Amino acid sequence: MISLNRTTFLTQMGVSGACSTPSGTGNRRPMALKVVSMDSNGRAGERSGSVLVENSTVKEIAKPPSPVVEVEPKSTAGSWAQDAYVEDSAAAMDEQIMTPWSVSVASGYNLLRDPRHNKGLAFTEKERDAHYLRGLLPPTIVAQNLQVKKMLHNIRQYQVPLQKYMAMMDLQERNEKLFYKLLIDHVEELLPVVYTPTVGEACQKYGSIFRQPQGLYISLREKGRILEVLRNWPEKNIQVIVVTDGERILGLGDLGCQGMGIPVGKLSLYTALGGVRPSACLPVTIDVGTNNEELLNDEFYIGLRQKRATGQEYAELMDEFMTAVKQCYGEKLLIQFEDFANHNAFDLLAKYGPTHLVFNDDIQGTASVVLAGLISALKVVGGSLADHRFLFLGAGEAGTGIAELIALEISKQTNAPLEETRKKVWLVDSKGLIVSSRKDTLQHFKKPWAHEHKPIKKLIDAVKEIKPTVLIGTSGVGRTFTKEVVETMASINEQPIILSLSNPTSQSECTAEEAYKWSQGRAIFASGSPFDPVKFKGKMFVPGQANNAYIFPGFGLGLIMSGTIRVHDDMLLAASEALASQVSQEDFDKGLIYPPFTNIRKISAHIAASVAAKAYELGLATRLPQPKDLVKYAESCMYSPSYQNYR
Ligand SMILES: NC(=O)C1=CN([C@@H]2O[C@H](COP(=O)(O)OP(=O)(O)OC[C@H]3O[C@@H](n4cnc5c(N)ncnc54)[C@H](OP(=O)(O)O)[C@@H]3O)[C@@H](O)[C@H]2O)C=CC1
Ligand SMILES: CC(=O)C(=O)O
Ligand SMILES: [Mg+2]
Repeated sequence: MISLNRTTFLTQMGVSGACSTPSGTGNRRPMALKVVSMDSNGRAGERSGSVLVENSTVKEIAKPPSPVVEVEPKSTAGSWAQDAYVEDSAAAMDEQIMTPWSVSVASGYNLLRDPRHNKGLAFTEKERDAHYLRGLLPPTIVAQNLQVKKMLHNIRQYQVPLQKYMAMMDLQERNEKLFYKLLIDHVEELLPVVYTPTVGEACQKYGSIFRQPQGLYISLREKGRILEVLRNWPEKNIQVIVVTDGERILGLGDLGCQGMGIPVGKLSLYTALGGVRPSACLPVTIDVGTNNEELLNDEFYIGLRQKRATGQEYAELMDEFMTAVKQCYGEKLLIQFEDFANHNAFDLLAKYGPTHLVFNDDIQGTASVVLAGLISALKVVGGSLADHRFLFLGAGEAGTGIAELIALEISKQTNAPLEETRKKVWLVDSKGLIVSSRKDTLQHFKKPWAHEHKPIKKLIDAVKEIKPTVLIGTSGVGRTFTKEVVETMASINEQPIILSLSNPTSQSECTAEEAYKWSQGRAIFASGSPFDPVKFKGKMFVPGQANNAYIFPGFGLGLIMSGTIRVHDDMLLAASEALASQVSQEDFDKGLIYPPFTNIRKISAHIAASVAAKAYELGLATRLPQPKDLVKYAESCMYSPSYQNYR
């Protein structure tokens, strides 16, 4: 059995990075690296990755390498996903002892400073001896659950949400498993801390609170060198990238480089909610400048101090990035676009959809989550989707993305052409109702929604005219669903469906309290950012959270675990159905149209399974053979935040 220092091993192998490059490779050639680690019984587990080897002959370092845990069913193609998950998967946890690999075997002071392997006071006596920790820790040994209890207690002491956010980020940088255990075990309480609404404020103040880089910053200065920059990231087996250029951060506008909080937050949800390993997640911010004068004049601003690059300069940087990440991490890398302004978002999705595994969360993830909410709301109000009329305030990424998926679903259900089913959906933008007389001046993504109608300027007039059964806010502008708007909705419908999707809370089109009060408790309401339950006329109403966080973690897991190479609209529909199927009668009784986040990992496993099943059906999955039970397989793939024992 071998016990080797990984640094030495890599040096001997001549490995300088994980990316293959078209230029300057000399005698290098891409090859598969097997890093072998042993479990307590001396069995070897292996991880695969694509690395560069210069002038070297590859030696097998252990054979035969039998996997630590067998994940059923065994696959040949696409087995990298299985390998990558195996070490942290729940199934691997029982009684398994592993070596805490870092660049070298982490020990002593460095082990305590390594967030991936640090356990703080949870190190056992044996581990303290074996890993040179004696004296570096006080004598007490604390179980992980007690550590969770203590951290939660500490976080609850903070009154200011941003302080809670910073405490969570500190924990993530100190003890990754504890961070995820805490987040998973208390997801309802902590989601608003690491995600919307607090992440919005964190982005606004990111320069002031910046402590440690949590992702990759790729600015115009790195143009021509993006592949090199990617090599600086310590992890090599990346499976999902969330990337933003910071131009439309939630409903807060252009926050430039400080938008990094969004990819960081979204990826912590990939792990906590979807079970994707943290080391497989890479947050990226593309910095092409900002048009936010306040930030440009802020001495703590962390980005390039220039106006946004546009046109060819922007396109070339994005293209270099997209080419480099695929070259580095392969065809099955999932790239999630997040919070791009709509003048880039639609084009990027259209441009890279055919060549990359790309997904725009604001357009597609939001569409899928809202369709799920509507499917379950129909169980309360009755009728089919085709029986309803939909009116949106906001005709950007979220609005038109949702509109299109609703029209697609109606088209599938009724066999009516999409051009016809789109007529059930109306949108209002900052200039008023989108109608045919405006067609020549509309952005391309609005044109399909320019129906025949006289021009209408105000939302309230559009509500009175269109008489929608469903009103959806995707404007990014707070308090635009006025008392008159909600009352009119309630006068038209026995149970109006009102979704205020804009984030963060300050931008919500109306509050939960306003929706229930102004509709006399008849509205079916959900919002993008969470609201507390509301007591109205002696009855308790629990508002749901219509947020793409329900979809993207499970959706991404489904793509990754099946080795899917392209996203298809039918996968979004499958995800919506899967999410809607998880709403129980108990949830409906509380007025909810989404299941609680407490069960999110189970929900994500169902979404992942449905997405993967659709991918297999469409011939887009490469992990063969298809696992028999996809839900079980999804669960077995999920990262576990429980500590492992160290030899
Ligand atoms: N809950 C969730 O899961 C999600 C929520 N969102 C939220 O949705 C909001 C919008 O996001 P997104 O669609 O990407 O943004 P976009 O910028 O793409 O679209 C915003 C739309 O709102 C319109 N608008 C702006 N001001 C007004 C106004 N006063 N009256 C009427 N319409 C107005 C804009 O009009 P015009 O085109 O004329 O400029 C535009 O059509 C954000 O707050 C975001 O946080 C987004 C994704 C997911
Ligand atoms: C939730 C989300 O993706 C947004 O508000 O942009
Ligand atoms: Mg977003």
